[in-house]
Amino acid sequence: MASVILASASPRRAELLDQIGVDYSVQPADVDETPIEGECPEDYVTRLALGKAQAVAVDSPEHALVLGSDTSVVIDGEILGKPENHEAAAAMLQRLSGRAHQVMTAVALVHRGQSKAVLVVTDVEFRTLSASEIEAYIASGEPMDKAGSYGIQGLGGIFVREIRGSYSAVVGLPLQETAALMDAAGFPVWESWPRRLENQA
Ligand SMILES: Cc1cn([C@H]2C[C@H](O)[C@@H](COP(=O)(O)OP(=O)(O)OP(=O)(O)O)O2)c(=O)[nH]c1=O
Repeated sequence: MASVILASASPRRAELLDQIGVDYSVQPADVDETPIEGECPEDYVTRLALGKAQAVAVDSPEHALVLGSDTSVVIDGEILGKPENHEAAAAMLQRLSGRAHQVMTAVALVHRGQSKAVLVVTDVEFRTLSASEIEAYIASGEPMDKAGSYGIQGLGGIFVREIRGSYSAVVGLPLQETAALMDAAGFPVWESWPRRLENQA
């Protein structure tokens, strides 16, 4: 197996890579996440996923597989990133309450100077949220490092009425598409499964 580098500081992305049995090292990317004026959400998340992977690939061995990803919540065509403070988190959650939105996640792979990215769009519908539960949710601390101020995999799971698309993409890394990118680069994820089982025995 080639060495895999996860260009991310997100603990969720690391857990998702663990889930599919990939051995990797972590090297967070430092990129400017400011949207370009007039840029649509699809282009924004794809650009950032590529930017994160490419920023880390520059200082990595050429044979490494470098993975970068970006997740944004989109409602009425507007990008909701991570909240800057409690007020911003409350405003985002009020906006999402009782409505459908999209979660856009792009994953990018850089290998031997070649970059590829895939965009995954998932529809998520929230039930109506009360002011007290929004307050309690913010007090839990969970919203603060998450796009759209919620985590479907955590306490925020009780807000979600319906999801159409990729659950893992909402959490931060689309597993099917990540494995497909690795497969296309010549490194099918499943090839390392027998070795992992041996190591566990
Ligand atoms: C919508 C949603 C987002 N998130 C998280 C995933 C991402 O970590 C975060 C979106 O922020 P990102 O900017 O995509 O990622 P990050 O800053 O956490 O990490 P890095 O840029 O180093 O890769 O929101 C959840 O954990 N659950 C959810 O349900």
